[in-house]
Amino acid sequence: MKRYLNPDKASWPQILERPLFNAADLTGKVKAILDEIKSDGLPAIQKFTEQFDGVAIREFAVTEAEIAEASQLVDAELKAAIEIAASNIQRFHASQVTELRKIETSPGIVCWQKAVGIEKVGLYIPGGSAPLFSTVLMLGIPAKIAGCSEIVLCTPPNKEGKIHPAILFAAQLVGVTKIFKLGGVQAIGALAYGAGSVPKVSKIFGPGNQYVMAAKQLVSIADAAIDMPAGPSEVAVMADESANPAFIASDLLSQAEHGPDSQVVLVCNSEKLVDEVEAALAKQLAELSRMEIATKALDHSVAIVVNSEDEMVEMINEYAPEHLIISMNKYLEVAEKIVNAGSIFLGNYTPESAGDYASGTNHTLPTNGWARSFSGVNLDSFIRKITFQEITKDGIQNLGPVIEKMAAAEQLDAHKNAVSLRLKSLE
Ligand SMILES: NC(=O)c1ccc[n+]([C@@H]2O[C@H](COP(=O)([O-])OP(=O)(O)OC[C@H]3O[C@@H](n4cnc5c(N)ncnc54)[C@H](O)[C@@H]3O)[C@@H](O)[C@H]2O)c1
Ligand SMILES: N[C@H](CO)Cc1c[nH]c[nH+]1
Ligand SMILES: [Zn+2]
Repeated sequence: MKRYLNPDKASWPQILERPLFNAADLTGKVKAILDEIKSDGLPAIQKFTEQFDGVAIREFAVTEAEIAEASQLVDAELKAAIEIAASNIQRFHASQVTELRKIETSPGIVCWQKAVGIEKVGLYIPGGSAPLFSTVLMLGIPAKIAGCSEIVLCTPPNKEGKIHPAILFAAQLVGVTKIFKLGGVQAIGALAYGAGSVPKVSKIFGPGNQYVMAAKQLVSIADAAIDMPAGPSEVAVMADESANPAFIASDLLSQAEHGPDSQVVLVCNSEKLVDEVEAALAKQLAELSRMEIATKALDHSVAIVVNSEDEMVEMINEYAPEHLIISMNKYLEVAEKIVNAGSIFLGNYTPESAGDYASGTNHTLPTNGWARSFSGVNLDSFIRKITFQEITKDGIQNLGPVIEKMAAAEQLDAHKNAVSLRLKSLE
């Protein structure tokens, strides 16, 4: 990790820069793949799956037999853990159902909203370097609560053309309706345009690497809505003397191990703490199976010592991390001042892994600074709220003149006339 001591504010944007990749090249490359999928459909997704996943697949749909076989391959303890996590995620997302009341805005004018689940949704489950079956729970559970009728899941196949059994088990548990062994840009293109047996959906959800994230952003221009840009994982830790250096190191590594393009950030008030965290990192890193990946992520990660708590808060709000852990004495007070973050973890006994798997909150979150403008996935992501209004004869007589006045001022005579005709009919 690069270390900065009380850096000048003007240098913050540069210090907090996410790992660079050639954005122009990436967009062009991803767009070329998407264009081919749009025009050629099935042959294009077959070709790109061979090229990027190294496996030749003719039919991408997962069969009932494959799902049944997978269930046998997941051990009972893992199944039980998945079920407990699913129950917490279900409880938290079910609590997001809001009561939508009818409101009489003025006499005779009643307005209300109805929440309607998006009919066809596509869930992308990352699988390039680790089979993230936890993401199936994070996306499938709110989709089901929202009442989405078609829930289509895509995830990359391995070299044998198979999907990790825990992904299939979780998909069946949450009620996914169709599953395809299809990953990367190919999956996003197929879900956005329809290709082979993959149906076109109205909205695509889920995290992924930079190719997946770019593909989602590109298809969202004209072909399918998306949840948000959710790319390479990040965590920032704010720490003071109450923090435990070994815990901090473990949290930083938990996100560094996701991919070489992950970034982790430590913001604290003492250089001694940075030394202790560095020592703990070295020790824990040596024992990680994904040591190489985590080491690459740490190469472009930063530890920053600042002068005051206010500066810590300001820096985090500027960075807008996907995850923020606050390991500080007054963590609740500090958390109140955070306005830009995807998900916040409070105190020394709340590791980010809890939210990644099982506490109940959603782990599909905005990265790369998008927490300034997007929420993470939640129940509302799967819902549209349709508004209704009903106006009585008294109501139109009361409000009609207001509408007429405003329509005339906007020089929209037909709008005014739609009211005037009704008022005349009541004379
Ligand atoms: N933000 C979040 O909420 C969140 C949650 C979980 C995971 N993540 C992130 O998701 C990512 C998962 O990445 P992953 O790679 O393991 O899995 P992935 O499923 O996102 O991507 C794998 C696919 O990328 C495609 N690909 C690989 N190299 C390519 C190339 N050169 N050109 C075009 N396509 C290519 C392949 O088709 C492959 O199937 C990680 O970065 C992780 O940090 C983010
Ligand atoms: N940390 C990831 C979100 O950035 C989610 C995840 C899934 N599995 C483990 N972690
Ligand atoms: Zn994680």
